[in-house]
Amino acid sequence: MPTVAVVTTGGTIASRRGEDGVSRPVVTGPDLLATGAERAATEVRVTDVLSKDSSCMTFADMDRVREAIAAELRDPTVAGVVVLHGTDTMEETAFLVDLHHADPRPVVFTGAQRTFDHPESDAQANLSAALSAATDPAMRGLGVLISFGGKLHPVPGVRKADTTALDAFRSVRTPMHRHRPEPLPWRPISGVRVDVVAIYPGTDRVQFDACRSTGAHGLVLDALGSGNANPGIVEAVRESVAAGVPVAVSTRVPFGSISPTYGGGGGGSDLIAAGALFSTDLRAGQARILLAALLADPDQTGLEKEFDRRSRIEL
Ligand SMILES: NC(=O)C[C@H](N)C(=O)O
Repeated sequence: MPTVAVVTTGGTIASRRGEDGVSRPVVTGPDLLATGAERAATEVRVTDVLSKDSSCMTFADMDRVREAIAAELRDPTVAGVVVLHGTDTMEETAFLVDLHHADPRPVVFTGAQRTFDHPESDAQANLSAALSAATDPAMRGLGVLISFGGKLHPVPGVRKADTTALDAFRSVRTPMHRHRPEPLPWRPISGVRVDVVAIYPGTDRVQFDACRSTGAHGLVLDALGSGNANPGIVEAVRESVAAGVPVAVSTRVPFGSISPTYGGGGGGSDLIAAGALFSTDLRAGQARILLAALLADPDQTGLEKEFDRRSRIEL
């Protein structure tokens, strides 16, 4: 019987709804795994790592989750790992793990939109599907996956796209068999600070400058359209890059690639001329994790090239 290591972190899948109508992550792994028919065919070993709503995740928490997964994979009897995680930041933690995942065995993240004690909870169905994926030989070598609402997503380019739908996640692109760059050597990202700056009509530099003056090591612009801002932000980017604080451009638009095609003083091409990096496919949440992972390396000579390469989803 294959063994699956289950790592729990909290989230709605591990939450109960109190009489005040508020959901809190109070269910532990053994309770989560107490029911479910497929358990008979799989040996499950549970480790509770965190008990948090994923909106409260820090980089230190994400490092802990990654290290817990790596510890499970050091056991050769483990066929795969399932990670139970809140949906709000699943795309970030899963992407951090994927960047460093150097093992053919599947690591499958899942969670739920409805609490564990909801009469029509999606928790058990999602857990069952994730356990099946973790033991499926066809999933080997695909990196980290999100299994949710009956769909399987490769992690780069995936994001939570619906606050309530049971299939909450959408991918910028959906190939299961895509080119995976070689894994990055593991370096914790706690201690690295990368901030996201929202761009909207009339954005001034106040947020950008506040992030810099309070110690950000890198910045991500959640920019407009295919990666555009305005002349004031372009100037702020120029100063930041010159001072050694890299700035990556992503977009608030959910789908399509991000490219520096517009000029006019504040467009993507002006941002590139000011020294910005372009996140070809990743949206701000995952671009932030990529930049943090690259900044965690004290040798930053290849940072621009690596950011460019790893922000693309290649088929
Ligand atoms: N559906 C969920 O899991 C949402 C919850 N706020 C979380 O991310 O932990």
